[in-house]
Amino acid sequence: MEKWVVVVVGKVILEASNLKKEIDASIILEHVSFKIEEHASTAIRGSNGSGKSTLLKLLAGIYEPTSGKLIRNTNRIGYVPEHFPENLRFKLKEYLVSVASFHGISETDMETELSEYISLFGIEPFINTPLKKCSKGTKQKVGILQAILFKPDILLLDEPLTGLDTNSQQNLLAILEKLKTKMTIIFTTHENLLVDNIANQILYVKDGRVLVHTETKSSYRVIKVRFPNKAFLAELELKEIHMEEDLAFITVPIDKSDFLLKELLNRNCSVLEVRERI
Ligand SMILES: Nc1ncnc2c1ncn2[C@@H]1O[C@H](COP(=O)(O)OP(=O)(O)OP(=O)(O)O)[C@@H](O)[C@H]1O
Repeated sequence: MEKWVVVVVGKVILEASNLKKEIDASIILEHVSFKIEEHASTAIRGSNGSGKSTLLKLLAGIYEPTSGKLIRNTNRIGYVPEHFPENLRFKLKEYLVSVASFHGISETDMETELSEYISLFGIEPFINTPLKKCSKGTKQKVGILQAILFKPDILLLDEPLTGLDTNSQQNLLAILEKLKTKMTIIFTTHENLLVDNIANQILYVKDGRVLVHTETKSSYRVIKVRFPNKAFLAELELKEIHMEEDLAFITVPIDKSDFLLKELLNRNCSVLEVRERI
């Protein structure tokens, strides 16, 4: 009997082929190739100076590649820099209205939407505050807001959580979780919090190269455990378990894995490995 395997692949929204970027005759990035599918929220990770922000600026079109090809299957791209410009003389709402008008959106057209976003971002108390006097967290939210006002297909964020307190980080995280259903979000970060909650895949940048380009986040963990006797494994009513002599490989939903690990340890099992299921 013939067997068919149907592979559903999302629309590719960004494709980099052998990108190279030199600045002042130094090679910052080279041999960079990857594809990003629509709605695949992507974290760009790597140590300081590895080239993350440079890669983001290439994707944004702020930098041109020295060589290689970058295909953007949309021209609606919003970019949020790491630092909000310091010397803007506008008040908060005034600034957003002027950005909208720059994109050809009239104040009346965007009034409802802007009010909704202002409320979602929790920045009503500051709408008439000069931006210079706003906190870093508020400015960060304004930075994101100015980028999403014109409904981009791709939102690029450089270190969006840096410098924010825990509360503001949680607020921003909740906002990004909502936005990721509407657009493809690509961000550089050093924060696990953001990667764990938002990213579907990760680009690792090391020494100017993208090393591992995708890592699908799994909602299951595989626990490899050595057990002293089989009886209690039956008690735990595990659905996905594979045994090899005195070893068991147990697959559990991530939200149940901590509870299971505790149970296994209480029963004197040796936990040898815990990994995400690919
Ligand atoms: N405009 C520039 N002129 C000269 N060198 C630059 C420029 N922009 C970036 N670089 C160099 O390129 C390298 C990568 O910088 P980039 O800012 O992309 O790193 P990063 O991974 O974002 O770092 P961090 O985590 O510290 O923000 C660094 O060595 C940096 O000094």
